[in-house]
Amino acid sequence: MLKLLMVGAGGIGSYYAARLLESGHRVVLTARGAHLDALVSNGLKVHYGGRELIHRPEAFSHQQLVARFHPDDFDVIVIALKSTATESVVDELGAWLRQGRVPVLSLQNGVDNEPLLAEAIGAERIIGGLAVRIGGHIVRPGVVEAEGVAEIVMGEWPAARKPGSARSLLLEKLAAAFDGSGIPTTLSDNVRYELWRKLVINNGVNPLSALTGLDTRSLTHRPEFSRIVYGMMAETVEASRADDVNLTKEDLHEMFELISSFNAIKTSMLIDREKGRPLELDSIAGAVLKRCANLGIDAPYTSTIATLLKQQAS
Ligand SMILES: NC(=O)C1=CN([C@@H]2O[C@H](COP(=O)(O)OP(=O)(O)OC[C@H]3O[C@@H](n4cnc5c(N)ncnc54)[C@H](OP(=O)(O)O)[C@@H]3O)[C@@H](O)[C@H]2O)C=CC1
Ligand SMILES: CC(C)(CO)C(=O)C(=O)O
Repeated sequence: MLKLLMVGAGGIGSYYAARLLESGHRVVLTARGAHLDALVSNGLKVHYGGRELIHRPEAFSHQQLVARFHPDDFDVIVIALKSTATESVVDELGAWLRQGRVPVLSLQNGVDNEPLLAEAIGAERIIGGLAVRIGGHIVRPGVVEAEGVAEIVMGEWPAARKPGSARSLLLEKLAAAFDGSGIPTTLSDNVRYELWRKLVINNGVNPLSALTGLDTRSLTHRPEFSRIVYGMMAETVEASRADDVNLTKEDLHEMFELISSFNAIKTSMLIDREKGRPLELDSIAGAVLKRCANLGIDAPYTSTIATLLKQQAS
C-alpha cells in the first residue's frame, strides 16, 4: 500500500487521489477554503465515466499538515497545484519539506515547476511529471468532474540517472500502484522532453480557449482557429531550443494530432478564467515568450494571444 500526500487536491489531484483510494492506498489531501471545508465535512465525490467515486480521505490545510505530519510519513508527495501557486506553496512548505527525504512529484503543466522545487529541496528529490489526456475540475466544493483516459508520465528530474537505483525502484513501485488503480502510467528517461511536448499542447490551446471560451475540439477543428493553435505550437517547438530540448516537426505534428483527437474539453485556463482565478499564463505563454526572446526570435502568435488575454482578463 502506498502512502501518498496530494498537495493542492483540486481538479486533477482529486481525480488521481480518488482512483488510488479506490484501490486501497492511503491518500492525504491538502486544500483550502470552501473545498477543504466540504472535503472534511462531506468527503470527496468524483464523477468519472458515468461513475461516482465517493471517499472520505483525510484532508488538511497546510498549517494543519505541518503540525500533524513529518514529510517522511509519506512514500511520495505529489504537487497538483496550479503553477501560479508553486512559489508561494514552496515558501509555505519548503522548511517542512526540507525536514525529510521523501521524493516530490510535480503533476503540473509548464516547464518551470520542477526547477523551482529542485531549488527549494534539491534536484535529487524531484520526480518530474505530467497529467496527460485528462480534463478535471472542481464543479462545487468537494465535488470534481473528470474525463479522458487520464494518464501520468513521470521520470527522474531532469533525466534518468542510474538504472537499478533506489529512485528508479521507487518509480517502478509508484507506476505499478498507479497502473493498478486504473491510472495508465509511463516512466520516461527524459521527463523534461515530455514536459516540453505537453507545453506544446498547453500553449496551443490553453490561452486561446481562455480568450475565446471555445473547447479544444472547436479550436483544433475550425480552420480559422486551428491555424492559430498550430502557430502557437510551432513557436513552442522553437522555444524548446533555449532549454536544449530541441523538439522537432514530428513532435509538433504528434502533439497537434493528440489534442485534435482528444475529447472536446474546456481547458484548465478557460475554467480559471470563468471562475475569475489567476491564469497560468506566465508559466505557459510566458515561458515560451521568455525563451524566444533569449533566442532572439519572434513569437507573434503567442505574444498576440497572450497580450489580448492579459488585457481582457485584467
Ligand atoms: N484541470 C485539468 O483538466 C488539467 C490540469 N493540468 C494541470 O494540473 C495542475 C493542477 O490543475 P487543476 O487540478 O486544474 O488545479 P485546481 O486549481 O483545480 O487545483 C489546485 C488546488 O490547490 C489549491 N491550493 C492552492 N494554493 C493552496 C494552498 N496554499 N493551500 C492549500 N490549497 C491550495 C487550490 O485552491 P484555490 O482554488 O483556493 O486556489 C485548488 O483547490 C495545473 O498545473 C494544470 O495546468 C493538467 C492537465 C489537465
Ligand atoms: C491539455 C489539456 C487541455 C488537457 O489535458 C490541459 O492540460 C489543460 O486543460 O490544462
